[in-house]
Amino acid sequence: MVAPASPARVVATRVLHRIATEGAWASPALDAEIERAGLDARDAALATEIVYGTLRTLPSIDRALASKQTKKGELEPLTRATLRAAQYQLAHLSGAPSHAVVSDAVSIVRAQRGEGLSRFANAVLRALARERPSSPERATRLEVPKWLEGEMTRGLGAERAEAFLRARPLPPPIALRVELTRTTREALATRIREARPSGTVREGVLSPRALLVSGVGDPRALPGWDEGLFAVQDEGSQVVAALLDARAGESIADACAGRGGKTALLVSQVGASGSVTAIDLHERKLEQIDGELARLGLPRDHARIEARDLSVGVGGLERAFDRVLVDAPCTGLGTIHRRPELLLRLTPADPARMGALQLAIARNAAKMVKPGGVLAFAVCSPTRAEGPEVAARMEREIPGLTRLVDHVEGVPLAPDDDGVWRIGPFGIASDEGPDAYQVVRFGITS
Ligand SMILES: C[S@@+](CC[C@H](N)C(=O)[O-])C[C@H]1O[C@@H](n2cnc3c(N)ncnc32)[C@H](O)[C@@H]1O
Repeated sequence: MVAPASPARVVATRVLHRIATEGAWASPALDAEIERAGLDARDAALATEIVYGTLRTLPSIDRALASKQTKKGELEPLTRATLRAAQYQLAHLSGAPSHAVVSDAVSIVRAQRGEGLSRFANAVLRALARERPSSPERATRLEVPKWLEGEMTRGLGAERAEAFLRARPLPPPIALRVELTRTTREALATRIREARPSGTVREGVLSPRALLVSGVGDPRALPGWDEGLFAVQDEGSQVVAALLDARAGESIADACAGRGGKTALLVSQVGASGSVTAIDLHERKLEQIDGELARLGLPRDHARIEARDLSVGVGGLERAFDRVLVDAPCTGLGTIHRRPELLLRLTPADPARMGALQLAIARNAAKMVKPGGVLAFAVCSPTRAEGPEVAARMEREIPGLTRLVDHVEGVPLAPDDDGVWRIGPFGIASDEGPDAYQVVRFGITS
């Protein structure tokens, strides 16, 4: 009688398989599979570690697997997911005994794909277990394919690229955006510390609205959530919205607003005398904005939504806004620590492909800005093809557009000499830090 595989390993393997074959996203797939299997907190943490750890170190895992495969060619997907998860544990998790890792992997493959593939998995993993380091260590760096390593260095320079790729803790802290019209950061921090004495609560250094919380459980169960005193938003994303520098009473367009991650902050900044129009290709996303504004107790009368394809045109909205934020669709490469599954999907052609779409959208968005107004172009990616190269073409090809290299009240950062604000874990002592973004601010003269 063979003992069943550990439920954490079964869940991790299933999630890695779904990511590779169904295009599933790691975070919701893990939540769903952990619940389906009824894992306790310890097993849930192990499954999460295996999934993210495997995705964050995939190039060396696949090299190791390839070195032990005598038959070349594509591996059967479930077998490949199982082998990847097992090799991650052998290479990086000191608490996992080799015999348990190997026998669990073999029994997962046998149960789901039969005897033949389980024998193959056994041979590969035994060979890898023999070469296992005596004290496996957690990875210190996110591993990315060669082309991407080149893109990162070209976009950020060697030092910042290294800072960006440095390993981050799992789970990462959750960033809260405090609604400063209703409370202070200090007051909310005190309430959360009192309610969750074993957690940690820190102030973000890049956004004056950010609190970074760890070990506090579901943020929606924290004090202040039901009262609408905060939202969940990455600290870098808070800085992006702040860089539009919206003022009380202004009319703003949040172009590419999605579910309104930045809309609420803009509504809060312009107040009841201003207005915000959230625009996106997908009405379904925009429909979520009103509920979030209501939860945060923000004025909703002057917040509108508008579904349209901004790469096609802005008919009827010409010169309608004091400021326009273009939070453009992009590769999302700045979020790869939180979403390492992107590394399985992106190709070397993607940054330039997304850059072309961004330029089409930005060209039209510029038409919506009143003379004397401001356009902020933002992407959550550090590549040149999506940031500075799009900005350079915007400046060359859109009449009346001038790059602003200025200071923005309340943002303790500065743009680089090329006018690009590069936001990320740069110059931050801790190993945490936000995702990576690029923002370019333009003034419109005509
Ligand atoms: C980076 S996301 C926006 C995130 C959002 N601003 C937030 O803070 O949560 C980019 C958005 O652009 C939208 N989008 C993509 N192509 C578009 C187009 N041609 N016209 C308008 N919106 C588009 C996508 O639906 C997506 O919501």
